[in-house]
Formats: sequence, structure tokens, C-alpha cells
Amino acid sequence: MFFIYRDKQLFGNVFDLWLAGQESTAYTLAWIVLYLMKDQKAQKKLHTELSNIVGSNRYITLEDKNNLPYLNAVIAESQRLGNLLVTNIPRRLTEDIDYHGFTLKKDTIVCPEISQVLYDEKIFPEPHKFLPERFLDSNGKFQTKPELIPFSIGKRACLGESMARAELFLFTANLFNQFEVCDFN
Ligand code: HEM
Repeated sequence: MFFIYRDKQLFGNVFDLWLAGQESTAYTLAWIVLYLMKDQKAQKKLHTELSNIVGSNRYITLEDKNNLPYLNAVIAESQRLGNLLVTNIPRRLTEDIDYHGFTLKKDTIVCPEISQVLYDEKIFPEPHKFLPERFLDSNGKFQTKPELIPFSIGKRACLGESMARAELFLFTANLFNQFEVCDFN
């Protein structure tokens, strides 16, 4: 009998959506809230930007994204420092390759480490500090860096990247446009 879509495939898709899509975004949001709770100056700057550009009388939508540079910088820096997938998903080499003078044999398992890039102090000075300003140019405009790769790169990079980016923006923007998060310690 010919099956187009098996239960096993359905299970795989639901599992992917849950594990890859839900936990990753939820934990990133938790890091954003934590960093802003611990850095009250940054939170104040964010509130000032939101009050000046949007005000609290309406929801923030994706159309506001380009007008909120500090918010974009906070999200970028939280993704960098939160460093959600420290090591990427392991890969098996399908052929021998020469990598910077080392021969890696077919079938070797390699595991790229995203954190080596996100915490590279040549690109991100003082890499263990939360500094959203590193993603602003001299005119205060948001400027990302090619090394900011929380979703990985290449053919197998995160399939949900654009959805995750939208969720991170909408949740962070609307939460902080209505609330302050205090650090009771
Ligand atoms: C902040 C949120 C997220 C982060 C940081 C993140 C990060 C990643 C990373 C690093 C990978 C591995 C890429 C590679 O193997 O090179 C990945 C894969 C994947 N992600 Fe995400 N992800 C996020 C949200 C989502 C969402 C919302 C979805 C779907 C709704 C999703 C679906 C997937 C899928 C299906 C893969 C496997 C892609 C493949 O192997 O071809 N992710 N993600």
C-alpha cells in the first residue's frame, strides 16, 4: 500500500516544531528579559526609544522594526550572549576533505561550534559583556554583523529563522512597551 504521509513523519514534524521551534525561541526570550532585568540602564534606553517612537497606546507591529534600532540591538546582543546552540548539530563527512592543512577522513563526525564565533573577541570585544551598542553605528542605526550567526549558516541553517526573528521582535517590543522588569536583588 502507498502512504504519502506516515504517522512517523507526522511525529517527526511535530517534534521538530516543538523542540526546534518552541524551546529555542522561548529560551532566547527568557535571556532577553534576564539581560534587561540585570542591566537597568539598557532597559531605560529601550523604554525611552519605545516611548519616543511608538507610545503605549497601540500594539507594535513588524512595520515598526526599522524604526527601533536600540530594540534590534538588544535582541541581537541577547542572541549573541545567550548563545543558545553552543555546539551545532553534528555532521558526518561524505568524503575526505583538507581543512587548513588537516586531512579529515570520510565518515568523521564534525561539530561546528557557534559559540567560537559569537564569543570571538576580535569581532566582539569584551564578549562576555551585554553591550547592545556594539550593534549600533555612529549614527545610532542598527547594524548587524556577518558573524552574528545564532541560526547557523549554510544549507542546513535554521528553517524557522524568519519566524523566530518576528516572534523575538514582537514579543520583546510589546512586553517592554507596557512593562518594566525590576531586579529585586
Ligand atoms: C531563537 C530561535 C531559534 C534559534 C536560535 C534556532 C537555531 C537553530 C540552529 C543553530 C539550527 C541548526 C542549523 C545547522 O544545523 O546548521 C537550527 C535548525 C533548525 N531550526 Fe531553528 N532556531 C530557532 C527557532 C526555530 C523556529 C521558530 C523553528 C520552526 C518553527 C525552527 C526550526 C528549525 C529546523 C526545522 C531546523 C533543522 C534544519 C535542517 O536541519 O535543515 N527553529 N535552528
